[in-house]
Amino acid sequence: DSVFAHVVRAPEDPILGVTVAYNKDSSPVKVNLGVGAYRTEEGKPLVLNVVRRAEQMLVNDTSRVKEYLSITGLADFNKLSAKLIFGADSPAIKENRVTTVQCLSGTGSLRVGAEFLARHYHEHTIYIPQPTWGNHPKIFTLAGLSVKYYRYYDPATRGLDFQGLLDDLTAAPSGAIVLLHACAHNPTGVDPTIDQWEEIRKLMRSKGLLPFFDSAYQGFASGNLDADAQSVRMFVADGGECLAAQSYAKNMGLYGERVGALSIVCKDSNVASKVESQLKMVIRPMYSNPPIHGASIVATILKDRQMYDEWTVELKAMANRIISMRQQLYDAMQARGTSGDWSHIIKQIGMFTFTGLNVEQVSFMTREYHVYMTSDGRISMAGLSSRTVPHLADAMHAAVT
Ligand SMILES: Cc1[nH+]cc(COP(=O)(O)O)c(/C=N/[C@@H](CC(=O)O)C(=O)O)c1O
Repeated sequence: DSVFAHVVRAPEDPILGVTVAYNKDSSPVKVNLGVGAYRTEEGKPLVLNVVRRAEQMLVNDTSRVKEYLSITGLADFNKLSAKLIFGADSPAIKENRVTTVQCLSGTGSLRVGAEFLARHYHEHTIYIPQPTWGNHPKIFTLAGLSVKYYRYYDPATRGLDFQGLLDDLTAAPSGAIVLLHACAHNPTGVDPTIDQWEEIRKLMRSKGLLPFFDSAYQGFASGNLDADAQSVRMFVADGGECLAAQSYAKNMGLYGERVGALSIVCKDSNVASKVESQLKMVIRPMYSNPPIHGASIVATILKDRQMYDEWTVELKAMANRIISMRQQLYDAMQARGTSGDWSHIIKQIGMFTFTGLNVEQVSFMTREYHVYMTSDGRISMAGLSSRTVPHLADAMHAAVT
């Protein structure tokens, strides 16, 4: 028999597996609120107009070839990505202290950064928020780091457990790595205020904790690209070092193109170039060099002022639709007089609402109402439309009544 006969069947992924279950359901009222992927009011995936235009320009440019990119990826994509997250006026960029490598979307950027740290950074402990994106602990563990948690979400207030966060980071060994969601924390939708970010920054710098930012929703939280990068820019402004993983999956709708970047901000340009040389040693045996198409779309848009502005308009429209879904769901819960305080639906930001529904209530909603969501009670607001809000509100009302 097969040499793989002993292989144990693995469970479906807690997030992507929800889509697998949704696709198998033949119910006409089913709704997928699992994976964080934007859907229009008609419930369809969205390709931004500016992306279509950029692709048309690429196709029409017959001088373009399909040669390998360098190990670090498309050079102008890397420069433009650094500018996008750190700001056009970033001192770190001006002083050439940033190295940026194109990676396979946010996940690939996190993994390459983690592999680099496991090989070249003295502290192998990484503190990640409790709760966090389900893939984080697996990425860091498989890269050879040891994962610990810092308190982040307070179920009682459905807000930030700020004191718990400070206490846990204070107790962390100096030099430990700390993963920070740049904005729109997944799954809670709860972010520190600017003042709280400043306190976190001071504490982390005083203990030499190494910030590793995960920026998967820049522009999605507030609709403003600069506002959503404030946390990252505060740290970079103090002259310290940090890592930042960027994804264009959500904010440019390039999910399947796998477009992202890892940046490492260093003390000086000589260190930055040595770091880049070692990042290449991580990437080459992993996937050799990144895909050309998605990065070309992003570079085409970011380097053209008019296309960049068009992108910000479409991005704001996506953010606004999600915010209107929050208001509609909140109003629907109020209209039903559903017991409990549902104001967190409109207070939380970004793509997700952390409802506070438990595993049993979630499976009830899936079984009886064909509502698909992750078992931690997270719902992707981007998967909702005015048409499906009443159905979801009915399901939530029934689940808690
Ligand atoms: C915080 C965070 N970081 C990184 C990623 C990875 O995105 P990438 O497609 O590799 O650029 C995601 C994706 N989150 C959604 C999709 C998924 O789970 O893959 C989600 O939470 O539904 C995140 O939510």
